[in-house]
Amino acid sequence: MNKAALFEQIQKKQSFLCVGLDTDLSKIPSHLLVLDDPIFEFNKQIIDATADLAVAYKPNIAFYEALGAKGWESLKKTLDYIPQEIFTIADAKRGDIGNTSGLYAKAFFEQMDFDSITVAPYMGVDSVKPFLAFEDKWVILLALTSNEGSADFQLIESKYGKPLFQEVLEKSLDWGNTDNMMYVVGATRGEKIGEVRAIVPDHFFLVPGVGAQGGSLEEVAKYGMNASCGLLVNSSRGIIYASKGQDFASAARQEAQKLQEEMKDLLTRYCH
Ligand SMILES: O=c1ccn([C@@H]2O[C@H](COP(=O)(O)O)[C@@H](O)[C@H]2O)c(=O)[nH]1
Repeated sequence: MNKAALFEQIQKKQSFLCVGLDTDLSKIPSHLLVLDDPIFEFNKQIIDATADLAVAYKPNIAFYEALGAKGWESLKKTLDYIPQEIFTIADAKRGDIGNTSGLYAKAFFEQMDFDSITVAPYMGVDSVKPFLAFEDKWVILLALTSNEGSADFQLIESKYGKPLFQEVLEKSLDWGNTDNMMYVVGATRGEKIGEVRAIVPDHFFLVPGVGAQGGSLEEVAKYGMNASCGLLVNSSRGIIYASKGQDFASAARQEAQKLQEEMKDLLTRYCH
């Protein structure tokens, strides 16, 4: 899926919502635990309940690989269940020397048919380029993350007098293009989103941190939206764990719908 097709989905659904599938056996409703694959059953019901409201799904790979082979199986079944027109993100935060990155890319783009993968920029261009060699696939590069510890490195001043996240953005600009690179920018850094947008005016951002982490959707849109929307805003726990009961899927839908309604309004106000 390219940038134009993604924007088309956003316009059609009046939504830039990414539902995070951070599915944890200790948090899902207990009535599912007797089933053969509770993780997949939970995801399936969440997808059924939210697919008309979401333009992307983001399974965080840690939640699946922590369960070993069975977790990978649940992940693959989940990925295959997501409707074709919905953008998929492997939140895996990979990146290594070139030949190893190439194999990570094969794992997520060939063994599994994800549209995109999150990649850490720390090891530089040769650790990122192997992911970009895959046609119609995206790299989502960590730029300014939502956690408190992001200040430890991402906000320190480089020898050129700029914060490190700014160096990452500027340096990586010509590694890919607006049809195969996005950036992770945390919603908890509302005041900085405008700074990031000024450096990369046309790229999409994946924005985690609304919901459970308390980031403001209004601020994200105000400072980060561009003429093609340019935003995929993720919420994981705030949607998928809205209820621990039999009604978990309808409760998830309600939370997703609240965000979608706000997004519809924000698109009218800021997407031009
Ligand atoms: O900067 C980042 C990068 C990734 N994440 C991931 O996004 C989700 C957020 O989950 P919530 O439950 O909505 O807080 C999770 O998978 C993180 O690992 C992030 O939060 N911040």
